[in-house]
Amino acid sequence: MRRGFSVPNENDSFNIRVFKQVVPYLLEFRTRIIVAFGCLVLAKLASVYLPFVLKYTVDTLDQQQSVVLLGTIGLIAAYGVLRLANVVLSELRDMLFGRVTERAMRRISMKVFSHLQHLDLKFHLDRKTGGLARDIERGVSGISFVMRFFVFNIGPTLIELMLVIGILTSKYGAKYGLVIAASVVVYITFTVYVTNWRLKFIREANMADNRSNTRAVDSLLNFETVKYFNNEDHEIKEYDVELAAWEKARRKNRLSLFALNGGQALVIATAMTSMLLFAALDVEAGAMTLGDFVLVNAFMMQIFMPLNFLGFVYREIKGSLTNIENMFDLLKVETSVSRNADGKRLDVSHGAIAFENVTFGYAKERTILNNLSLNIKAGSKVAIVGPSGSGKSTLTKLLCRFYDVTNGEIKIDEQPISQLELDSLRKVIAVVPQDTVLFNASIFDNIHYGNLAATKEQVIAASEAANLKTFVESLKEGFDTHVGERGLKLSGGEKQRVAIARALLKDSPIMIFDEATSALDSHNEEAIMRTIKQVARHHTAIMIAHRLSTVTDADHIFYLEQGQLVEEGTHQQLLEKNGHYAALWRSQSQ
Ligand SMILES: Nc1ncnc2c1ncn2[C@@H]1O[C@H](COP(=O)(O)OP(=O)(O)OP(=O)(O)O)[C@@H](O)[C@H]1O
Repeated sequence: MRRGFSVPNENDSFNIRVFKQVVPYLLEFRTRIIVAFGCLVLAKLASVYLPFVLKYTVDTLDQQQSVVLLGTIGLIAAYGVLRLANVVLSELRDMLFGRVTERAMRRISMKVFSHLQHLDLKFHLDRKTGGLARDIERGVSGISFVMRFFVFNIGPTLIELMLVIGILTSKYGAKYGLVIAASVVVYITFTVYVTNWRLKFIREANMADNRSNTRAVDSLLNFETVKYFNNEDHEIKEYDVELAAWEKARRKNRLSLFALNGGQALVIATAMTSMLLFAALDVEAGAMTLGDFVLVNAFMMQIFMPLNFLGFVYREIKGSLTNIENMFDLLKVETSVSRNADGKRLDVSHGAIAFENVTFGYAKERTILNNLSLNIKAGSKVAIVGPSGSGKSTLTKLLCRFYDVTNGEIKIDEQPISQLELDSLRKVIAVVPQDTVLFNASIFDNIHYGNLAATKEQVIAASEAANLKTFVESLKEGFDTHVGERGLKLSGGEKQRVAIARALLKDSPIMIFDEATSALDSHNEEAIMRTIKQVARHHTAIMIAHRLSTVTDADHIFYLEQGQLVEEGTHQQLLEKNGHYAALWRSQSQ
């Protein structure tokens, strides 16, 4: 898969704020930075001195006297040594500074990643994970690029430029300095202007690239659907439409690059020709030696070569600064659910849960739970039932404080959860979610994730309780079998049992099973229900279910409709009431 290149926005600008944010991360290795700059200065001195050695060599050769031959050899040797020193010092500088950049990249990645880990569910649901990962990746490589090119390319090139203009002006007259200064100004203005003009072509190509990528990924992810409907040819055709757009955009992009490179070459060629013409005239007039002519030529090569990269560097640095800023913007996102780091830690003695007049909506304009109150006794096994979309899973999310309620209060053992330290709250609740998603790791690791301190024996025990034993034994690699991306190599029921084992291993005082047996066959379901029954003896267990037959033995059943509690009682009491629950029971029994 091709990877898109970074494209700056229209309103990008060299942003000093970005530098300010990066600098603190660089200061860990102050000595390294100083030594790296030392190497940079020495390398530049060597490169500025090189044309002089060339000049003296040519001049001594020009004099053609035998006594000077030894001097010539010495000069040629000095030329070699200076070149070598220049390269070695530059490499040394890169090596020293590389460590500084890598450490800064690591620290920044860690900071952003840990910030993202602590952001609320809403943020993660609203963002595309792929885009988020790209933001970090682009931001971090942006830092590396800016460090490399701004600190060691643009900055030193500008310094060298000043030095050369100064040397040429003082040695040979203002016209040399002026030609270089004027051509550099024209070159930079032209580059900046044309690069900005080109951005739209680059953006177009990049967007076409993203579209074709998205199309290909979407198609490959849905390979089963494609095959069920015999739509391979349709997919190929659609992909080609996107590729054709990409090809067209790249053509425009290439033509604009040709215009940029052509214009730059014209400026450089004009400057070099006029400089050499001035120098040739000065040699003829006796104001310059042949060596001076060579020196002027060597200086120009030295100055204009790095300028050749300027268009690329300018565009990339602009893009990098935007990417770095986007990444740092992630750090500014605040979670809407406070972690209450200094709050009281939840002390669960029994595990009684109370929803008191809870009102909640994911969005302001749509209320999901409406002034809902319900009490779950400590140590009881309760069921929450009701039509799809009535708000059953939402109760779980609110209990775990993935969201805060709009009104009302949720309490565990009389302690309002909104005031508790968040980690201590989530520690006492184990959830088997409605949709099981597994890590792309082994079955063992996926179960072990429930309690990272658990022993191997405990993991095996949990998997046995979740009726996974026979399945795992049938696999060649047993517990070490990898489950594939999002657990796709397991069947729905197997995935669900891994999730149950994981929650059992966590062994929290409050256990929530959200449609935990929906993907299981009746044999497995019976086994899991026996386990849940056992678990419920020592825990407060909440079962969310569609199939009422799985919850008939619950101590208490809550029937929800449109975010409101409409009935509650035991299975028998609710049947006698002959209301919503009884109607549902009858329809399911039929
Ligand atoms: N993250 C979300 N953002 C916006 N709306 C949501 C979100 N999650 C759920 N909803 C909406 O909230 C309502 C209640 O959802 P919830 O998952 O609690 O229902 P449920 O009773 O568990 O349904 P089911 O039995 O189908 O699982 C639904 O209408 C759903 O569309």
